[in-house]
Amino acid sequence: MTYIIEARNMNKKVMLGKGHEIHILKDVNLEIEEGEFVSVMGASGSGKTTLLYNISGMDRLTSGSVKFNGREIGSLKEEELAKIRLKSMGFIFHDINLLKNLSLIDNIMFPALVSTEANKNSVNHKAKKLMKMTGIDKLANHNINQGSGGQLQRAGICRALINDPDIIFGDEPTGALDSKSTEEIMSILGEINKSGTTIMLVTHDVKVAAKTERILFMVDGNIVSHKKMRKYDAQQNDSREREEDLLKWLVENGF
Ligand SMILES: Nc1ncnc2c1ncn2[C@@H]1O[C@H](COP(=O)(O)OP(=O)(O)OP(=O)(O)O)[C@@H](O)[C@H]1O
Repeated sequence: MTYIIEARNMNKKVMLGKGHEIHILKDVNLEIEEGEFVSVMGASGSGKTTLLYNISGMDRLTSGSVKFNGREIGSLKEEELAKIRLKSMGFIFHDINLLKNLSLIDNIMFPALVSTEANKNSVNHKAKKLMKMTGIDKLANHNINQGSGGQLQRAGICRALINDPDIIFGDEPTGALDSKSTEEIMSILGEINKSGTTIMLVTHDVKVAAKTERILFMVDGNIVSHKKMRKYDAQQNDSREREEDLLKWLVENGF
């Protein structure tokens, strides 16, 4: 078994004013296998986003260890870490964060063009391919205020994929979308995962988590439980059963 993420005794504390410290992650251990599709659930304030930020090197732990592809990220200089985040990790957020003065395709190409000696033509070709795969190829030269939330999130996914990351991290990637767009985005993420990319999402949405294959449940800075499910396959038509099964498990866990 090969782990893309191996995290041990993760602790995150922050100081809030004089002498008032909050302990957000409490000795959290987590492994994620290469190719897994994992989601993180838990009540608001349980530490889901903090977990994602610390695993992806967007934030630094107070103590503990996170290995990404076998490399300890806590000991890396900021510059090296930024390079890993840019080349080997993709990020999708609920507020998408596209740049206003660039067209959709330029937004998608941006992480590839800043990363290296990349050839602009081949990046452009790849961006078009990704836009086709996510069904937004006709919007390439559109401004970002000309796209719907679902279309912009597809562009966000293309941008996350432009450097062929090993893992995609999503913080409520469907949080601002209606249920139809949520279904479509999850189906795209499912296909990306099937092609080998590991995915880790933070979500409050049972319909989203039910399409992943392992759900982590957080309470007060700890992962208290994991639920394994079969990899989702839209052909099986069993979304309803998966959601009910997950909901039952969440209720048993006090959600
Ligand atoms: N930089 C910070 N300074 C102070 N408190 C913080 C900081 N980051 C997180 N917290 C607190 O830590 C706790 C966990 O936050 P986090 O955002 O990780 O939770 P969450 O489970 O993702 O919540 P939500 O579902 O509401 O997004 C919360 O009580 C939050 O207020």
